[in-house]
Formats: sequence, C-alpha cells, structure tokens
Amino acid sequence: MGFCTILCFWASKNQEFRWPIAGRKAAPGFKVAILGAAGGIGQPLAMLMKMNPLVSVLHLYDVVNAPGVTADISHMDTGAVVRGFLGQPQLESALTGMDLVIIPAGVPRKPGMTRDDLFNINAGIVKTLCEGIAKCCPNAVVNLISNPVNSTVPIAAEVFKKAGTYDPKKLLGVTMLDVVRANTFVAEVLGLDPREVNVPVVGGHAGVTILPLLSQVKPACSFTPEETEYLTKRIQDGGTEVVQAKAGAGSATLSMAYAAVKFADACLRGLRGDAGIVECAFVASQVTELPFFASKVRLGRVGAEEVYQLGPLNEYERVGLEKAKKELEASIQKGVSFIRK
Ligand SMILES: NC(=O)c1ccc[n+]([C@@H]2O[C@H](COP(=O)([O-])OP(=O)(O)OC[C@H]3O[C@@H](n4cnc5c(N)ncnc54)[C@H](O)[C@@H]3O)[C@@H](O)[C@H]2O)c1
Ligand SMILES: O=C(O)C[C@H](O)C(=O)O
Repeated sequence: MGFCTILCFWASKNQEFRWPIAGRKAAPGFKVAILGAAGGIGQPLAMLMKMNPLVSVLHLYDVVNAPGVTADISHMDTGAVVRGFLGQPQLESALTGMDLVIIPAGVPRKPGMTRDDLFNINAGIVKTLCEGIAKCCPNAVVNLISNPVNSTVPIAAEVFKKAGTYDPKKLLGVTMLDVVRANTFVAEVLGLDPREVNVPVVGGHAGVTILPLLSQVKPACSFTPEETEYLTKRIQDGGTEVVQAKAGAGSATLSMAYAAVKFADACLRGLRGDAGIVECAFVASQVTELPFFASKVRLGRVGAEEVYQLGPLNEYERVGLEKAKKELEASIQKGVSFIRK
C-alpha cells in the first residue's frame, strides 16, 4: 500500500484532515473553493487559480483524489495556500469562510448525449453542494459550471431560497466558454487575433439557447448570411464538437478551465472594487420574460451588480431569441420543479 493510498484511507476516516497538515499563514486576498477539484475541469482550474495573485486561500474539494491533487498543486511556488478536502464529511470545512465557490462537480457528456441527459445525476450533486454553501458561506459568490447550466442555476436558486440565503447577484451560471469559443471562431473568419475580438453570447448554455450576437461583435464588422449561419451553428455546437472528438473520454476540460478562470478572475476583480468589469453570465434576469437569462453583467463588490439589456438585434437574432427562450423556459422549469416537487 503506497503512502497516498494510506493517506486517502486515513483522510476518508478523519473528518479533520487537511493538506498540507502544517501550513503557513495566508497573505491578504480572496478565499476560493473549487468543488469537483479532482475532475477534468477541476484539476487545470485548480492549477490556474493557484497562479492567480488575487487568491490567498484555495480549497480543493472532491469525493475522490482530493489529497493527491492538493499535494500536487501545493508544490507550486505561488502565493495561495492550498488545502484539500475529501468527501461529504469535509464539505463544510471546505466551504467555511469562502468568498468565491466554483462548481465543476458532476458527470460530463458522452457522444450522443444532450446536456439535459446529465440532469438526473448532476441535479442532486448541485443540490447537495448548494445546501452546504447556504449553511457555511451564504455570502459567497457562486460560479456554477455543472451541466445542464440552464437547469442547475435554477436548482441552486431554489436551494438558496429554501435556506433563506438567496441573493440573485451572487449566483452566476458560467457561460464564458461560449464567449471564448465565439471569439476564437469569429477571429478565424475575420483573420484577426482572437484577443482583439469580443462577441456577446446571450440566452443559455445548450444548443439553440446559445445565442451569439454577431451584429454586436467588436471590432465592428459584418458577415454574409452564410458566415452568420456557419458561425452561429459552430458556436452553438462547440461543446458537441469537443465531445465527439474526445469520443467517450468526456467533454471540454482545458478550454473550460481557461474560461472558468477568466470568469472567476473577473468576479474577483469585481469583488476587489475594480470598475467596469463586464462579462456574459447566466443570471437572474428581467431582460426577457424568463427568470434566468445569460447576458452581459457588470461584476462588482457584491457580484452581478447590473444586468444589461440585449441591445439592438437583427432579424436573424430575433428569430434565434424566440427559439432560445422556448427551450430555456422548459429547462428552467425543470430545475425549479426538482427542488419544489
Ligand atoms: N458550463 C460550461 O461551459 C461547461 C463546460 C464544460 C463542462 N461542463 C460541465 O462540468 C461538469 C464537470 O465536467 P468534467 O469534465 O470536469 O467532469 P469529470 O467527471 O472529469 O469531473 C467531475 C468531478 O466531479 C466530482 N464529483 C462528482 N460528484 C461530486 C460531489 N457530489 N461533490 C464533489 N465533487 C463531485 C468527480 O469526482 C470528478 O472529480 C460536467 O457536468 C460538464 O458537463 C460545463
Ligand atoms: O458540451 C458539453 O457537454 C460541455 C460544455 O457544456 C461545453 O460547452 O463544452
């Protein structure tokens, strides 16, 4: 039996387990927890958050392999103090005192599945984790990655409402990967560096609910109807493109970790009080008649401080919006009913 096996066995029996066992005092900064930290997204996300100078404490929670990932990440010579938490008995310790909780816990798609096919497993996981957040860090900003985001965000909201801790500004469904993909694919068509391109992506995070607003791309540009059709479809199917290429080994993990860190960093800069931090996210919204919708939001000291309207849409986008709302409504309702049943 190797040292790690003994450690994992001991950790699973010992609710007070921490890694490292003796740690140094944390420098000023934000305390961030990753739930699902040993997964395909969780591991590179943990690595990138350990490199973020705004993070002083990084808690890595998972139901498997948290000690191994924590030992590994803790050897990086960056500022954040890293602690690992393994299994449900350690969830409360993982969450207590956190400013930001990032959730990539849950199962990913295999070829042929929709994100909604993940609902039966991931809904329960998100519910349990959010109950922990409501109890241990009710003021934390939550970045929810677990699919189907269109339903897991409403689930989280209902859990927080039930616990009496719901603050719509603090619950953000992560749709940053859609923006990252849109920037990349649009830049390819325009022959630009993707860092020069910004594409707002609104609606939700599944199929036709992913609605890129190509009429609002910066820098200002125009597309032929064929380019619009190609880009919209490619952005909507970006996740499926990766699922198919991975052929059963999961869905996007590395680009998602990159996108999650880009979004988490924006949230932390907002919490710090930086002005003008605007990103797209799936949030409680009055932009349409639906209770949740992804659009640009201004991130500030208390989370999503302002939710922006969609701006002028062209006819192609107006048609897309109607399709998106129809599917979104059902997904939101499914999430709400899971808790209210
Ligand atoms: N929002 C997005 O844009 C986006 C992008 C990519 C993937 N995702 C979703 O993110 C989720 C994770 O994807 P992945 O590729 O990292 O999957 P993965 O299977 O590689 O990792 C998931 C991790 O979650 C852990 N986990 C399971 N149940 C848990 C629980 N109750 N508490 C804590 N951790 C738990 C697993 O042990 C595993 O380590 C999936 O639902 C996937 O669909 C979302
Ligand atoms: O496509 C998936 O299932 C994962 C994720 O939602 C993605 O967009 O890559």
